[in-house]
Amino acid sequence: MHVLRGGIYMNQDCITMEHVGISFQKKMALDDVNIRVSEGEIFGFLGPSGAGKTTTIKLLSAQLRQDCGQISVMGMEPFEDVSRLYQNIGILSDNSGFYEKMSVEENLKIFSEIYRLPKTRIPEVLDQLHLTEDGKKKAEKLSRGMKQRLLFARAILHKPKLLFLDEPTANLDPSTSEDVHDIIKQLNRDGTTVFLTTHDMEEADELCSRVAFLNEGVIKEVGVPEELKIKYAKDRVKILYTDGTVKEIPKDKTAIAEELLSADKEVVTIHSVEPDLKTIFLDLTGRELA
Ligand SMILES: Nc1ncnc2c1ncn2[C@@H]1O[C@H](COP(=O)(O)OP(=O)(O)OP(=O)(O)O)[C@@H](O)[C@H]1O
Repeated sequence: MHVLRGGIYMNQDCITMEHVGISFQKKMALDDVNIRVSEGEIFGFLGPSGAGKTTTIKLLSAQLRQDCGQISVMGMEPFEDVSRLYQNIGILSDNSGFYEKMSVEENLKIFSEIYRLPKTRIPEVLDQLHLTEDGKKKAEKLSRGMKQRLLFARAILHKPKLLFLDEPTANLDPSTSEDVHDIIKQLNRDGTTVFLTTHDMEEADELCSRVAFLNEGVIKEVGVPEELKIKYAKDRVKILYTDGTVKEIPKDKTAIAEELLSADKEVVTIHSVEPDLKTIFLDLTGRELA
């Protein structure tokens, strides 16, 4: 189902947060948070340590109650029907553990029984996450990347429509992170909406249809990565010459004409200078992300 918003057809809202706030010991952890996540998106929730990312996931998944504001997840308040909510969401976070002494299959079997899933589901998920050959291995014997895949397997076992991923590549090496990115993309192609927290801006740029910047509990900006880069583009252009030299000059007709006339070499490209998400975040908050 689609609705028209701002001239663009968008899928229905999967998550909405309106004026949401929560504080711990009188300190605001989230302050007037407003976001909408559409069905089928990979939505990136970006912020440095302590920004309020995990708190947001806890609010959206009925692990915490907000002090003020409204939250809707797939058309209902999280605490309205917690068992229905848990049939529809999957969570992968720091503290999602598994039984170290049990095999991969045994770990999944426990959750499969809780959700009353057909026996065919475990081999299906093992195959999806390239874990079939490791099914009999004890969890404690798995590499870090395999453990992460087991956590994914557990989180998606019951085919949730919405998946919360709390820093899914934190502490993983680049090649394992790439595997995780591929898994996320595949799940999303198969129809899963993904709410992803990260402080890795490149990860967000690669994966997310939209991102929100969160700093000290406050949303500073929300948008499509490419549009944000254009919005915050600096008033400068970069000229690449055939000899490989690059020159950055003001985005001004006269300046560009003078540069090209005086250069005495061929131009390959002229591009406006677009900041990356990391630079935009720094400009908006004065804070580095990593
Ligand atoms: N149960 C709690 N009791 C007291 N303070 C808390 C509690 N949970 C979170 N906080 C505080 O709320 C703020 C946001 O924490 P949160 O864990 O949501 O941040 P985060 O963005 O997920 O950080 P990180 O990337 O380090 O996990 C922090 O200042 C944190 O200390």
